[in-house]
Amino acid sequence: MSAPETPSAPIDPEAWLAAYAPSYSLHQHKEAPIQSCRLSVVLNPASGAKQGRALWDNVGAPLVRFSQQLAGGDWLEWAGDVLETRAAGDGERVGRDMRQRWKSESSSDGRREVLVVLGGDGTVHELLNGLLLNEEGRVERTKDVDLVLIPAGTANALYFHLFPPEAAAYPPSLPASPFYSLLSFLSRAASPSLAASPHRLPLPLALNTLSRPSLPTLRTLTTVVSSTALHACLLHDAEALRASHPGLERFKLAAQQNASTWWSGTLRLRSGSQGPPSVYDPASRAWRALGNGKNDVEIHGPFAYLVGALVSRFEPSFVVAPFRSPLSPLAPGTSAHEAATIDIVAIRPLRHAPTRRRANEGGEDGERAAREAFVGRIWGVTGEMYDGGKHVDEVYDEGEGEEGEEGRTSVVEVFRCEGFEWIPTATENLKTRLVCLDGAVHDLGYDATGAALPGTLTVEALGTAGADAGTEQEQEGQVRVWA
Ligand SMILES: Nc1ncnc2c1ncn2[C@@H]1O[C@H](COP(=O)(O)OP(=O)(O)OP(=O)(O)O)[C@@H](O)[C@H]1O
Repeated sequence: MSAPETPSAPIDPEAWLAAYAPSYSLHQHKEAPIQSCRLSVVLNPASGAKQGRALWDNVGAPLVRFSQQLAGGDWLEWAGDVLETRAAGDGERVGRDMRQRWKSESSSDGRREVLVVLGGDGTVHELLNGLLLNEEGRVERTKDVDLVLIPAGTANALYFHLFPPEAAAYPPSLPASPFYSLLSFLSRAASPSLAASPHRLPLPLALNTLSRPSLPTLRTLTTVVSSTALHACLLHDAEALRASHPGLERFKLAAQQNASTWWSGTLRLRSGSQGPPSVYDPASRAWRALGNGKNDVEIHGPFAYLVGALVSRFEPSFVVAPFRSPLSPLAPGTSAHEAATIDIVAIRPLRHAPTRRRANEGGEDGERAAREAFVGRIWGVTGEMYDGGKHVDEVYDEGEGEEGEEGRTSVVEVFRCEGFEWIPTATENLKTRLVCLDGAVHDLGYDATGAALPGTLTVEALGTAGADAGTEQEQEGQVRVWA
């Protein structure tokens, strides 16, 4: 997939819209605006290929000004200012400053806050943590906020989850492709009939709690992924390759360094308010309930792969959790009545009988040989993730799966639940303890004396109570994204 070239000079909005985005009309403002909006623009100048500034100055800002000019009124307040993040981690400060400002303002002005973000997933992650988590690490919702995303990062998982490149409506190589969220907002937000459209979606969010021996508990919000095992370790190693390999290839190199490792530990799936966790069954292509609905369900390692995903993909065409996609018939609902969920994608090598035999029978050498031999499977699954997410339907051949499950043992397990806990078997080896939260890698810690409780990661999908997309009875303080 090749990204479109960023214009080197400001566009003529009318000609550009006619040529590249004819299905988006910015002439909706003849109707009385439903609610005026105040735009804040946050830009990470260092993310991805450092195109954020050019994307905004040459396309985003001209489109916003054109929309303001067409409306002839003040539905969209933006004076031309852009908040740039100044250093690594600075997005959190920008979000925090915004939260403090909104808290101190009178809430009766009736404006909707709209936040345009030019950056990658890391920038969105930092901003939301500053915006929604208070000093005690508790979620504190101040005002409704609408996000408009302009992908200026490397992976841009959240953006491409909302605008899947394989969907006919969102061709990825058109000059308009980084602006689908902005165009959706500009063409619909001012019109009473269109603002209640399903294009303003509740943002998927999860609250992660890291309980670590000898360190304070850490709480972080995620919008993309909470992972451990291969994914967390490859993210850890990829960071060291950022300077030499600025593009996506650094993730592939880092994956090779970790593919033959297995991670021991227990995955505890929470039984939620709306029922037990479920597992995807490739035979029926449907979810099957796990457990009795009262107790949590424990899944024991070793794991070769273990991610909790809120979105369908981690790169434009790397579809790890296809049932999260808005295009999937198994997509989670966005209604306020449904509990928020997270999908877990796991590979447990010992479900494969030949691997199990080799690992159990040959001592240390046998286990090493089993791990080496299983690497081919990992690449097979990875290839299917890049091929639209076919891995979820892959089963082992007759005689190669779990006992009593002839021909039905899936290579990959997909669970859906309202929350989960990861309790690794921690050792002095750092990689046994790493977790990745939206790209940021954390150490769950290790107490060699064995006196402290082991480090754990607890992940809770956050609901959007009262946030039925587009209804009138919306609760204050919800985050939605224009799609
Ligand atoms: N002015 C700056 N100078 C250096 N780093 C910055 C600056 N502003 C923000 N950052 C950092 O840039 C990092 C990368 O941002 P981000 O994650 O959005 O982009 P990315 O990694 O290229 O894309 P993606 O997360 O979509 O793969 C973040 O860790 C952020 O803290």
